[in-house]
Amino acid sequence: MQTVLTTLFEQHDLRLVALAALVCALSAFAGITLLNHARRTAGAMQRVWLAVAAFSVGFGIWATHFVAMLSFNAGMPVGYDLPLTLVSLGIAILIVGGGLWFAALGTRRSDSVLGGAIIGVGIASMHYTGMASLLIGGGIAWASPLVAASVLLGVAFAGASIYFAVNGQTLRHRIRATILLTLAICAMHFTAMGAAGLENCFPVVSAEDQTPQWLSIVVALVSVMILVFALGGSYLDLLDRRRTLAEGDRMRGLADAAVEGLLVVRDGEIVTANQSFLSMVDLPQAAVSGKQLSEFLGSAACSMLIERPNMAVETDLKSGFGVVPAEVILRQVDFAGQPHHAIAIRDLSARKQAEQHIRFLAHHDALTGLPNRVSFSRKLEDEISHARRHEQTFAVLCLDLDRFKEVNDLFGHAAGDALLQRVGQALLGAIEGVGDAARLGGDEFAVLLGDIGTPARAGRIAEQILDAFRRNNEQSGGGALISASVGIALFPDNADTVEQLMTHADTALYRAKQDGRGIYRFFENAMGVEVRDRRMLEHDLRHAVSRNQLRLVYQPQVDIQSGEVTGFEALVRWKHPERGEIPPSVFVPVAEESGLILQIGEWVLRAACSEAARWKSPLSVAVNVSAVQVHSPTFAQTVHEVLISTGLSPSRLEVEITETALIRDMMRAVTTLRQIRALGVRIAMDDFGTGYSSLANLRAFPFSKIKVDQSFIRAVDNNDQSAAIVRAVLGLGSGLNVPVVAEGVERAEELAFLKSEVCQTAQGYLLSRPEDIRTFAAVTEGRTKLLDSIMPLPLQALAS
Ligand SMILES: Nc1nc2c(ncn2[C@@H]2O[C@@H]3COP(=O)(O)O[C@H]4[C@@H](O)[C@H](n5cnc6c(=O)[nH]c(N)nc65)O[C@@H]4COP(=O)(O)O[C@H]3[C@H]2O)c(=O)[nH]1
Repeated sequence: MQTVLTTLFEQHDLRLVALAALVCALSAFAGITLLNHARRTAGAMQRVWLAVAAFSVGFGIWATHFVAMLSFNAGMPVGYDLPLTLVSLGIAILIVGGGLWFAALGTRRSDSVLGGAIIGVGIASMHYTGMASLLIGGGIAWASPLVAASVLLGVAFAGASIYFAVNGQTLRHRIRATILLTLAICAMHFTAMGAAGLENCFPVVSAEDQTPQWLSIVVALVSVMILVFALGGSYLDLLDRRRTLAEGDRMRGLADAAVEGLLVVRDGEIVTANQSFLSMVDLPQAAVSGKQLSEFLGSAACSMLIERPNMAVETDLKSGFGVVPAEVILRQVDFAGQPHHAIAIRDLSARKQAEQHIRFLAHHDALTGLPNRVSFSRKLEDEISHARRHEQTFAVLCLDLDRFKEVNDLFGHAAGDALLQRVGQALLGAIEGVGDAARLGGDEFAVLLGDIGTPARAGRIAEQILDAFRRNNEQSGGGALISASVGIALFPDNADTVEQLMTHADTALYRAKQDGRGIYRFFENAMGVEVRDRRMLEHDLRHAVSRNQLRLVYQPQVDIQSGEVTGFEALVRWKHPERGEIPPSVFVPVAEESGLILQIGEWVLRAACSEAARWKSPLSVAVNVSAVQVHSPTFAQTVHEVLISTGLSPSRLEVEITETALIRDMMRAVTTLRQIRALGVRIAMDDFGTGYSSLANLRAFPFSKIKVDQSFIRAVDNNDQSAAIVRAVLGLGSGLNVPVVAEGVERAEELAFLKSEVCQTAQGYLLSRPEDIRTFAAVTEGRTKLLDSIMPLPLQALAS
């Protein structure tokens, strides 16, 4: 060290040393800047910029060496061997170029150090080749330790310099790298000069030739060239920075616009994050940058991401809000010229919630939240295996709300939905701890009662459920109509499969409904037969029209005061080939449920009209029309077409509808009725008084006739309540100027009462049963108007 300092301060012109250092620093700065620029380019351009950087540093080392040599006082005149001097320049450029190339293209951090070390070797090689070009006599005595130290210093400082140059982008990094490269060149040079012993040397050139003119000129030119390189490098750097800034802004804008969270990570450490990620974790950028990725995603997920780049990994993201389910994907990217990991994070909360909801909906009923039919069947399957293993008895209850359809029609779907929800709650409350409930669809519910022990227990629980509904009705002020029928099937007594248990419970439910509603029934084998019967009936009914099994009978309607027949009501009859006569009260509901009523109803209408059209006497004919027909959009058209094709005057046709036809969809029904009325057809309200809102219905549509239901006529002469109702209806009829017909008159006393109350028309077994129209030929052919000419008995009653 002493020797080096002594050589430096005593044998050198320090002003020229400073100049050498300046030239050196400029070339180092230019080289580092150009190296960085080359790293941001690729292909041929990268090679061009690396060559320019190699020239800059190579010339810089060379010029520094020779300016420093000019400042050196060797104590004798020295000259330079031109070819060897040029070789030293070539060596500097080539080896430095190699080092820069290695550092620029290397992917590991150590590559930059190694590249720098190669440059250090280049500096030393240039120096010792340059020293070999000295024209002096004798041999330079080299102090080996100092020679080694000079090489080591060059290699170490250059290695450190290139490490900082490559692994940092800030100006500070570049200045640090420039200083270190300058130090590498200067320290190497002056240590090597300290190692050179010139004691045994003697001059071989004259004093006039010792400072060659050409060397000064070349050094000056090289310095200018380096200055140009440095300025050019700085300019390029400025351009790079502007572009990087603009690109950075653009990228940040893009990244912030992304819905997904985006992170740039290096060696497991977060470099930057976009706005979406910051919102996800509820942290500011400053609190995220510099943090380990594993703090947010956990170590296991981080390792998995590294192992499986480009593949989505589902994990939990720890955030300020707690744990967020997330899908994460990692990609290798080049960020600011460095290999980094880009990590995209998608918040799966909404998707998970939706999936959960879908899973819930797949197994539950959306309205009541109860399990649906699918999950009930599954539960039933499990229960069957369980009960088999443990030899237990369990029960399946099927529930159906009574008159739910009417509630829905009368009060609207929202009220229907609210009712179903209340039923669900009441049901859950009633079976809490003893069973599982489900909604099978519509107004059908089911309950599974596991291990009931004895069937009687299932009956008690069914009673509890019905009780709960009754209580619920009382609490809601009687406005609601929750009453249900319950059917019960038992495992293993009644069935041992899911399908059979459900079918049997449903059959028992059907029986409960038939037996009066609001009650429960256990399945009995005979019930199964009934259901099969009903299905057979429906099947046979399909062919009834085409096989001519239907016919019409006619029941006369008689003017009570005059005894004259005013018209006939047509009533359908079905003669089953095996079962014989089947009453309409049995097959009409089956036809309505299956939709067959449309076909049957049209047949009835056509048959009645063509029959009436043949009568000489212009009597009216009344035809019953079902609610299903009234709601058919083509019904009015059918009536029109039948009237035209049969030639019956519309004024002779009377259509009888019950209140249920109005309830389901009042608007549509009224529209159809208006169209029919517009044809000139009369419309009668049948079974008046049996519905929920007979009066309201009267207001909704101007009926041509009111038919008081036979339940009020029954014993009207000795039942005060019936008498009051019939009087009221008659009063209503006369007030509205609408004629009233009394149906089901069976006894002479009933007829006498009606006559005394001035009821216009009567119909009933007392006057005549529904018969084949030929029975009434004398009337229809106009030979008589009076029924007593054919049936003498009733007229006695009229006369009384
Ligand atoms: N106990 C008793 N009953 C009497 C008396 N007088 C008449 N009846 C019966 O009462 C029913 C009157 O018809 P509805 O009220 O329209 O009630 C009808 C009607 O709703 C329906 N129906 C009958 N024919 C048709 C049809 O062609 N189309 C449609 N849609 N329904 C029909 O079937 C129901 C029953 O019809 P039917 O069995 O023919 O029963 C008929 C008739 O035979 C009486 O003095 N005492």
